[in-house]
Amino acid sequence: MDTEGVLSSPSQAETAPLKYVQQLAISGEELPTKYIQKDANVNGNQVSTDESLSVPVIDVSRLTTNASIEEKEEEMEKLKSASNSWGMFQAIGHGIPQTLLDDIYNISKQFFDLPLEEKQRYASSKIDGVFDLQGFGSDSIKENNGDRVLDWSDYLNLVIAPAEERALQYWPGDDSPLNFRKTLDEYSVQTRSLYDIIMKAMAKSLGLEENAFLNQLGDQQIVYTTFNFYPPCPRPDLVYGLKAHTDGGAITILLPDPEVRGLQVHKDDQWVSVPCMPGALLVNIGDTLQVMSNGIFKSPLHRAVTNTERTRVSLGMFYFPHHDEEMEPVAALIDDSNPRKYKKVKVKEFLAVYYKNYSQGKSGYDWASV
Ligand SMILES: O=C(O)CCC(=O)C(=O)O
Ligand SMILES: [Fe+2]
Repeated sequence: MDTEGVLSSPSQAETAPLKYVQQLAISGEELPTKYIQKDANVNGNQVSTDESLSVPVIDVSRLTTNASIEEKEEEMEKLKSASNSWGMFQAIGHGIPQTLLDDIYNISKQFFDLPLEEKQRYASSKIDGVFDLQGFGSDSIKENNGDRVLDWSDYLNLVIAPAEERALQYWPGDDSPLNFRKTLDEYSVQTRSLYDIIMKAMAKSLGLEENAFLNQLGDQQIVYTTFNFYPPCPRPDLVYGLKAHTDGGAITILLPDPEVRGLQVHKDDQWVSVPCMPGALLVNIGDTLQVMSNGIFKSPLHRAVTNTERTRVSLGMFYFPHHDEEMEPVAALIDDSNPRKYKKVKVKEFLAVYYKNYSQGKSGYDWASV
């Protein structure tokens, strides 16, 4: 791909002051080389054009006690198949009111619309431990980003649970954006219930006791949220919003932008674009659940691409076992014909490897294979 004319020279890029992506997008200045993918062709022919290849849709209302036995069994079978083949599905019938989805989406947008000086009050700074990613930030602002190709996005990362782990200095108050904390609290309570329903149904779909995964995840699970902000980008063909990665937790519940596409998932050696489905929540399996399910459920590579016209916002809720726990395949899934695929690992060690690999688009679970 011809990149002439859009690249600033390396010397310029090296001396340029660090900037949030939003600033770069607004200034209209030359695209710094640090954002350019070596394997360009981001939106090119690797992306499937097969319209029948579409992320499965699961109706969560059919998994709950109100549904008939037949409905439940049918939906659970779909859930198992989606989790095994795609590692991702659109959840409808989830019971979270549309008004709450609208509110949390709007406060996400409002946060990124605040003047930079205000957002910088929550700028991430280095904290020791596994939670060193809290606060408002951007790839380019991080220290020691080395040779890594940078993502075209700014973010706000917050630990939500356990409550004592919240670093409130990174939380915007309730005055700006209006009701920020109140809305995030309400949304995290409702998504937590949805998480429980899905984790139980997933265990049951494999013939396990419904708490088989939740018990192993422990009662001190970490809930972590990321607000992603992807401004328009001058060269979507060369720049990713978020480079290919797998998520690390059990599952991720993502509220994708209801109007602007951008998420792609890797399936059968191709990238498949995930359509906007207003009102649905996207559920993505992470490395932890791939390990716990002994590889039956897949943690798929996925990425966010950019576009020249419209800003895109998404919000992910990630559920991790506490870093003092250990993780391994659920014992009932292992027998002579289904040998153990992953060894037992300390979550703390797993996370250290996961974050190191994340930036390179590698998945974290490979190292834990038996
Ligand atoms: O913005 C998206 O659609 C994807 C976000 C994502 O994959 C993540 O935050 O881990
Ligand atoms: Fe992700």
